Amino acid sequence: MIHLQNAEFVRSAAKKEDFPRDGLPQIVFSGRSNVGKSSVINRILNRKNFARVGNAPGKTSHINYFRIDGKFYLVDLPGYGYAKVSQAEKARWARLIQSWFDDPGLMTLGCMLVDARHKPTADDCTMGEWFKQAGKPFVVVANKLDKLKKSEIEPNLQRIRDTLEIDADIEVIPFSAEKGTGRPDLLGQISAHLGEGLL
Ligand SMILES: Nc1nc2c(ncn2[C@@H]2O[C@H](COP(=O)(O)OP(=O)(O)OP(=O)(O)O)[C@@H](O)[C@H]2O)c(=O)[nH]1
Ligand SMILES: [Mg+2]
Repeated sequence: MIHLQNAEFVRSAAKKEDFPRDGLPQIVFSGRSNVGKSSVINRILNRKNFARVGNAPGKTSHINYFRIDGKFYLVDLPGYGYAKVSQAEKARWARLIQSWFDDPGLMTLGCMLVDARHKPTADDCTMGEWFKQAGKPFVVVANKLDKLKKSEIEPNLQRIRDTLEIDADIEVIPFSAEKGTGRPDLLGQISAHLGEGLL
């Protein structure tokens, strides 16, 4: 059994030499700036401000590694698609993420975050292609569900699936980092891919 309360910040990686390669499974979170990657990690751990949640979008510019109970990593990728970021910064981001995806054996499970309210952007679709091409299991997490009316939920989830061209066998998890909706589903996926229970 893995104890989620035993969580520690390990490092902020700015280049590929900084990625841990100790063989521990890595569960990665990717998505647009401000979509709620850090908030989802906090919700998984049921901690208030463990992974830093920013008011200013585009704050997380490095890859943040958190080790859970000495058994696996939660990996918080920097967000993309923030308009106010310079071209040079975007290029740096792309190189950093590309080097993470290109490194074989890092990713155990991908969690691709999108905003449940909106149609996925062109950048989201590019990210989706990276996940598909990585050949590793991944799930889509439709965050900020609390901001939807009940009647909007099903059509929005379908639009996400259609726009990202997600196969039927890939799960799209309705999620709210704010309320905790979808936490059992996401924990179930993580646990299944770790082959161990989470407590
Ligand atoms: N209503 C609502 N707000 C949320 C939810 N998840 C995150 N937020 C808010 O969205 C904002 C961005 O959240 P972050 O977790 O910092 O987003 P991020 O994806 O880590 O952003 P970057 O690190 O800049 O890429 C914060 O103000 C959060 O409080 C959610 O499920 N519901
Ligand atoms: Mg963040």
